[in-house]
Amino acid sequence: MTLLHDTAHAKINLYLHVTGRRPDGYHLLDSLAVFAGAADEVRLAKPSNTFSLSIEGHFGKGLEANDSNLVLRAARALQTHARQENAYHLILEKNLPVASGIGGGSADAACTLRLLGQLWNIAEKDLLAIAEPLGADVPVCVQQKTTRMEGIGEILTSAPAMPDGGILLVNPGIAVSTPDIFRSFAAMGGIIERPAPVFPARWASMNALVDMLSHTTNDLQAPAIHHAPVIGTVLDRMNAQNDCLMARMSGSGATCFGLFPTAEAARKAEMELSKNPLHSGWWTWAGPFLQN
Ligand SMILES: C[C@](O)(CO)[C@H](O)COP(=O)(O)OP(=O)(O)OC[C@H]1O[C@@H](n2ccc(N)nc2=O)[C@H](O)[C@@H]1O
Ligand SMILES: Nc1ncnc2c1ncn2[C@@H]1O[C@H](COP(=O)(O)OP(=O)(O)OP(=O)(O)O)[C@@H](O)[C@H]1O
Repeated sequence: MTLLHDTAHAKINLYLHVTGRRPDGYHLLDSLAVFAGAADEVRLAKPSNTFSLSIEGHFGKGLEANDSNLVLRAARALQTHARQENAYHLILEKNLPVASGIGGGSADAACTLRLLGQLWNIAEKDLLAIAEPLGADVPVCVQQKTTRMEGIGEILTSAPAMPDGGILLVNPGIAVSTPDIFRSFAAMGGIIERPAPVFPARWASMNALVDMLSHTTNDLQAPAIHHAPVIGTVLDRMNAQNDCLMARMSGSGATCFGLFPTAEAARKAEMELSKNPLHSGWWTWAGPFLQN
């Protein structure tokens, strides 16, 4: 039995500039976040006395269905806010790799907020306020649209929709800790002063988007490669694929993305890459962007 369900799409940081640091240690960011078709799913299964969770899916094995799970944390936070006595059994289908820079846990939490928000008639601005303390990536995942993220991730401005094209995601099968990467970022030189990227009203083509991105970086990429050199190998392999317009790491890693002129070209590159037996433990996904 499923009462309601929704998809929690992978968030990809096309660029990520660290622009400052708050007194509490959190870093200020400027990032263009987009969403891909790859997704987890959250299902509201049936009414229950208290919120409970079961986890299915390929990447569910390494994840505990206990109080630390962001799905339960989100559900309970919204239940308190909405002063609701009703609770549900939730099912998480975990298809996205865990601790991989594509916001999986954040997307699951945001998806849970959307589902319960729909049921309890909660406005999006309230969902965003509840999302913020759950994690820096949770607010952007509530809206699940192409967005410029600033502050520590809570200042959201809509960005032009993605042009037609394709994206390939590759994770080399290693989990990366976000706080560790931010710490290494500081140790490896820290903040670079530079002008903020300016977005056009729309990107005429994937090449126009790639041209803008060529003037940006993911500041966490070098620290992440320092922790896990295989990320450098993933980027090399991605760059070697036909039609790959650019390759870069997302978030704090280790997932990397490649941009392609079409979803078909991204799928072809995925097939090529997967032929190599050395890549057998790598997770891949290819297809279109999630459009606004
Ligand atoms: C790197 C990004 O994925 C970019 O979208 C996000 O900023 C990370 O978002 P997240 O995983 O939801 O992060 P949180 O769970 O809030 O924070 C994990 C840890 O990462 C560090 N952190 C996170 C976000 C941020 N803006 N500055 C930070 O310094 C902090 O040490 C924090 O304790
Ligand atoms: N539903 C969930 N899915 C994934 N991780 C979860 C979940 N709930 C709690 N966690 C914990 O959150 C941590 C971060 O996992 P997540 O997959 O969100 O990382 P990430 O992809 O690097 O996210 P981001 O890009 O937001 O930094 C993991 O160490 C995991 O134990």
